[in-house]
Amino acid sequence: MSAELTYAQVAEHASKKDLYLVIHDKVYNSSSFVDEHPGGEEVLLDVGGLDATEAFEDVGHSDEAREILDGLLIGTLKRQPGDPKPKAAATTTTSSTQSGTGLGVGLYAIILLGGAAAFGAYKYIESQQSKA
Ligand code: HEM
Repeated sequence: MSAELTYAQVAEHASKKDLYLVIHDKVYNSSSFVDEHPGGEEVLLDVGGLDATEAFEDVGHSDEAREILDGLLIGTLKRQPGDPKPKAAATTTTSSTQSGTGLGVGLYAIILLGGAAAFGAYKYIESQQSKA
């Protein structure tokens, strides 16, 4: 049960009925688990035949999930130069876009406040001068 597979061999198993995943350089046959996955079949099919390490770790799976994983183990990945890097979960990109927008709004607020303060100072100086 400890076959060595290349990334190219793993990539051939990317359909629902024949689904291999790579997590931490180990190869898992997830076909039997697709329908039972609490996170849905779609996310598993997305990373079918690919390195799903990042996607799996980003979710923060429980020890129970890791035990299930042990039962699906079929071999280790024979990593070769030029093999693709882990595929990140889709949620990572969404959250980074959101924080980018947050900074943009903050920047506008600073510019507006700065403008208002400068205008206030100008009016104050003007009123002081007219008194004199
Ligand atoms: C064969 C590999 C996998 C196994 C055995 C597995 C197993 C599990 C288990 C047991 C849960 C329930 C919560 C927990 O115990 O942590 C879960 C939840 C979840 N999994 Fe996976 N998972 C796998 C791969 C993935 C991948 C690649 C993704 C990609 C993003 C993913 C996304 C999720 C999500 C989003 C949940 C949360 C569902 C919810 O709470 O509504 N899983 N998974």
